[in-house]
Order: sequence, then structure tokens, then C-alpha cells
Amino acid sequence: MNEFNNFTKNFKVTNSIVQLLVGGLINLEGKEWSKSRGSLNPIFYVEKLKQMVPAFQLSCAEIMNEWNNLASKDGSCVVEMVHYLESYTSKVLSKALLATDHSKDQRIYELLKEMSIMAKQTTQIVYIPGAKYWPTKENRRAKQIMSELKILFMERINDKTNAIKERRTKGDNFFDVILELDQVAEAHGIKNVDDVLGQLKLFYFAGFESTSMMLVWTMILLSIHQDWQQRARGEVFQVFGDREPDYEGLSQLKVVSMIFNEVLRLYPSVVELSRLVEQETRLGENIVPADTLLMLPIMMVHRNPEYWGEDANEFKPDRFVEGVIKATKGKNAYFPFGWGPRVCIGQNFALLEGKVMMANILRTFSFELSPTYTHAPYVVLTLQPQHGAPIILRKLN
Ligand code: HEM
Repeated sequence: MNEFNNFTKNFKVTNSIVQLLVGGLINLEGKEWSKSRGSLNPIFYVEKLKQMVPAFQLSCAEIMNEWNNLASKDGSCVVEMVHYLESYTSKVLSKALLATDHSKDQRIYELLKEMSIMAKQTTQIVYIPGAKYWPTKENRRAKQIMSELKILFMERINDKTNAIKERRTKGDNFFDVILELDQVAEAHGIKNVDDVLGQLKLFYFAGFESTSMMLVWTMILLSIHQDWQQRARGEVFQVFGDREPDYEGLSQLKVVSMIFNEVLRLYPSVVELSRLVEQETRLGENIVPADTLLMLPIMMVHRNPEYWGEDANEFKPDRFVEGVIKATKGKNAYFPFGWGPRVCIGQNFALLEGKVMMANILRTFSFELSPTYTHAPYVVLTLQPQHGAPIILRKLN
């Protein structure tokens, strides 16, 4: 599996709604991909991420205020985590990465969510070639959504292009990089406005739900495992005391990192990957014929006792105490962010924004599951709790 060039992305052959949802980098291959990836990588360098922490903190503070108000009467309240954590990751994405106005972006996230639910529904039925052209209710709705999204994205692109022309922007956020069309279009693997739209759709979509789900599962698991909740809280107070979370402190949060690793092992936001083998390829002892579609079941590998031991299904963040390589004993058995050159570009961004949120929650509230919570993980492109995640928050004294 390490001969990456033999295993290409296969969006040509998957669900037509997924095809509409993701574009840009994730759909490119070969030289076009490396050009595009090379130009986008610097947006996620440590120096850039450090500068984003205040924006993460600001978005957190808004939510903490809201929860504090809700809990003001008797010190506790029940909140639906899916709602708030999606709101956090979408705010962070708009403010920190795209440098856009989140309140205006709200509709974009709603539409992307509706599309992902539709994509889930259409994967449940047998695929019939040409079916995407039938005038079904879903196909008509998908078309409507895509035209509305196109209008909304074009508004963002025009605003940004004007800001760049008038030099009202710093020019180093995601949006500015992909919009340097005139100067470096070729170098970025971008040929026309549809390419820009593709990149935008991908970053809005890939950036918000996967991270919010990592946080939702973290809240659920730490509600169940109160001992780990206390250990994480102890670490947060030890590192930050009364001061606001900053980049240096966040990188010292070892227990929180172990918890995220374990959450993503048991409940990976992306449960499987697929690759198309375009040419006949040897895979271990097997010969895979050309044009074979391979599925990589991330979640099953993450829970396989052969790699993780008899306690594979148990929540034990301690297994990551000496890092991922020790935990997997050097085997390729852990890939919540994919692997190889196509590994998730937003991995460090996601973990950092996750740590900011957890640091804020842990130092303000203790939490437990509401009795109305029902454990029912299911996949809607990302792995989600089917009946939501109602959590009781109690203000710390
Ligand atoms: C916990 C959060 C996240 C998880 C679990 C996750 C998971 C993944 C996985 C498994 C892949 C590989 C897909 C494949 O190889 O087919 C991937 C790719 C990608 N992710 Fe993420 N992701 C997360 C957050 C983010 C964020 C925050 C962003 C953007 C801000 C992002 C942007 C992307 C992009 C653009 C790719 C395609 C990379 C390429 O093909 O070169 N992801 N992600």
C-alpha cells in the first residue's frame, strides 16, 4: 500500500452527490495535485497556525458565554453538543482559515449539510449508470443546492478579489492563496473559476464536520470516562492556570492529545477510504487486477484485536502514552487522517482548534451524558451520533 502512485482517488466512480460536494485538491492527481498541494501547504505551517489561535479562542469564548448564561440559574444546563460544536468549527473555519464573515457563511454550511445527508441516502441504493441524470426529487434538489452554493461562493470570490486588488488583505490565508489567479494560476494547478469553486467547496466541507465530530465523540467519551475527564482537566489547569490558552501551552497538552488519538481510533470521523487501482498491482501476496476499487475500512482496522489487543474496543488513551508508532508497534494500523502524501492537509489545524475548545470546556465545566442520550453511531459521510449528543454541563466552582 505504500506505492502511492498505484492507488489513485476514485471520485470518478463514486456517488454522484459526493462528486458534487468535493472538488479541488482531493480530486486532483499527479503533477496537478502536487502543484496545488505545494501551494496550499504553507497555509498550515506552524507559524500560520499560531496566528490563528486568537480566532479559535474568540469563537470558543462566544460559546462559553452562551453556556454560562444557560447555566446561570442553578449552575447547570443541558446542551446539544452537535449543534454547538458544528457552530464552533464552522466559525473557526470562516474566521481563521478563510478570513470571511461567518454570519454570512451560515447558509453555505446549512446547504453543505443538506447535501451530505442526501449523499448518505443515495449510497444506500444500488447504483444505476446514468441515474444522476434522472429528474428525481433528490437530483433536482441537489441541482438547486449547487446553484445556490455557486452564487454564494461567487459572492465570496468577488469580495475577496476586490479586497486583493485594493490591497485590503494580508494575502496569506487560504482564500487569498487560491485567488492569486492572475499571477500564479498555473503554479497552483488552477485553470479557471470552476477550479477555485472546487477548492472552496472542499475546504468548507472537509473543514467543519470532520472536526466537530471528533469533538462531539470526545465529549461523549469523556462523559462516560469521568477519570479521563478529570485527568484532562488537571492537565489543563496545570498548564494554563488562570491564563487563556495559547499555542505554547496547547502543545504541552499530552493527555488531551492521547485522548484525541484514542477518540479518533474508536470513532474516526472518516470511517473508510477508497482507492482505484488503475493498473494491475501486486498487493502483498495478491495480484489486484486493473480498474479494481479497493476499500480501506479505517474503523475496522482501528478496532482489530490483531493490532490493538483484546481490549481493542475499549477506551484506553494510555495506549498512546509513547506516541502513535509505539501504540501501533510500527504497523500501519492507525490512519484517522489518511496516510502517505495524501494525508489530511488540515490535520494540525483540526487538532489545534480541538485543543482550544477542550481546554475551554474543561476549565469551565464538568460534564456528563444526559439520560436522554442513546448510543447509536452512524455514518452520514462522517461518523455521527444518530440521536445527537445531549450533555449536562455543570459550572466548576
Ligand atoms: C478531525 C478532523 C479531520 C479528519 C478526521 C480528517 C480526515 C481526512 C482524511 C481521512 C483524509 C484523506 C482522504 C483520502 O485519502 O481519501 C483527508 C483529506 C483531506 N482533508 Fe481532512 N480531516 C479532518 C480535518 C480537516 C480540516 C480541518 C481540513 C481543512 C481545513 C481538511 C481538509 C482536507 C483536505 C483538503 C484533504 C485532501 C488532501 C489531499 O488529497 O491532498 N481536513 N482528511
